[in-house]
Amino acid sequence: MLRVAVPNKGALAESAAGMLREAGYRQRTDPKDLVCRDEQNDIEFFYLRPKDIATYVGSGDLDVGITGRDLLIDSGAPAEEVVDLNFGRATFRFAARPDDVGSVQQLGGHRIATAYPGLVERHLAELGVKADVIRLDGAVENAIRLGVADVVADVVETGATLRQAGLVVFGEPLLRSSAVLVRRAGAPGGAQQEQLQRRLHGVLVARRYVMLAYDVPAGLLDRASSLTPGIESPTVSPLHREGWVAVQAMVLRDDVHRIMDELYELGARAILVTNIHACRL
Ligand SMILES: Nc1ncnc2c1ncn2[C@@H]1O[C@H](COP(=O)(O)OP(=O)(O)OP(=O)(O)O)[C@@H](O)[C@H]1O
Ligand SMILES: O=P(O)(O)OC[C@H]1O[C@H](OP(=O)(O)OP(=O)(O)O)[C@H](O)[C@@H]1O
Ligand SMILES: [Mg+2]
Repeated sequence: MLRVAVPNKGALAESAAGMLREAGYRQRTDPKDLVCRDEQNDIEFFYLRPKDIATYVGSGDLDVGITGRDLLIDSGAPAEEVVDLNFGRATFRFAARPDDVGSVQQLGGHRIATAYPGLVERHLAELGVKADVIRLDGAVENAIRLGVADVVADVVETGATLRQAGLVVFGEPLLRSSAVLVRRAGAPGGAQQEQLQRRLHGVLVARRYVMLAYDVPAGLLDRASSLTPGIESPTVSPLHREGWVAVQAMVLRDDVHRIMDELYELGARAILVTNIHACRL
């Protein structure tokens, strides 16, 4: 039975469970449950603090887990990223008062408050900067107001928390993070793990692509196909109406309206878009 770690609460929990559900797995219905067995798929989910997930996976006690890239790096656990799950996107940044530290070159000798000391210390070592890292559990933006630190290093999603605290980011992001599937570094995958990865890829593709169908005069097929090449090649079927064909192809959701406009201008008609619920490519 494959043993999978899933965030039990926080920024990643709901999306992680939603993605697993979309991939056809049973998920807990009570948010207090800490384990959920899916006998049919021979898989067991353990709900854990996202900060601890890389530790459980790195030690080999659990096979794979969903956590944040920033949390994985912060943990220092021997675990590696296998799939970018494309949710929980955030940057990890330094911030300070606008009239204080304004570049990473000025960080030396300052106090940096963070809930991700492993990540920050590793980054400072790479920069060759010596600073004092102060480990806090959360609400780190307050550390400056309270005189505990001069700089914070934290997750920034919308930037609203920093703005409210009167802080501004400086320097390049230490990291661009998103939710990732992790496994023990170098561990062989195995058939069950590959199946999980294939299913998650299926969800990612189903979210990113839509199915486009349209009718077009046969003489315009080559030009229409170049607008909708699909993954391998578009499906073309004869229409009862002579001289016309029906075409089907997957297109990127973000491009679909531009492509529909261009197809219409070319002469295609009955252009329909449908969602893809699941797929294996
Ligand atoms: N707005 C956000 N706030 C915090 N973490 C976020 C946000 N958006 C994405 N993330 C990602 O979620 C992960 C942190 O999740 P976690 O559950 O530990 O934080 P949290 O939601 O702040 O929970 P808690 O405050 O209870 O510790 C990190 O990988 C982080 O990059
Ligand atoms: O850029 P934003 O959209 O404002 O989001 C980022 C903020 O959200 C998180 O804090 P959270 O509310 O989880 O509190 P915490 O600091 O106690 O974890 C994170 O630690 C940042 O402070
Ligand atoms: Mg938090």
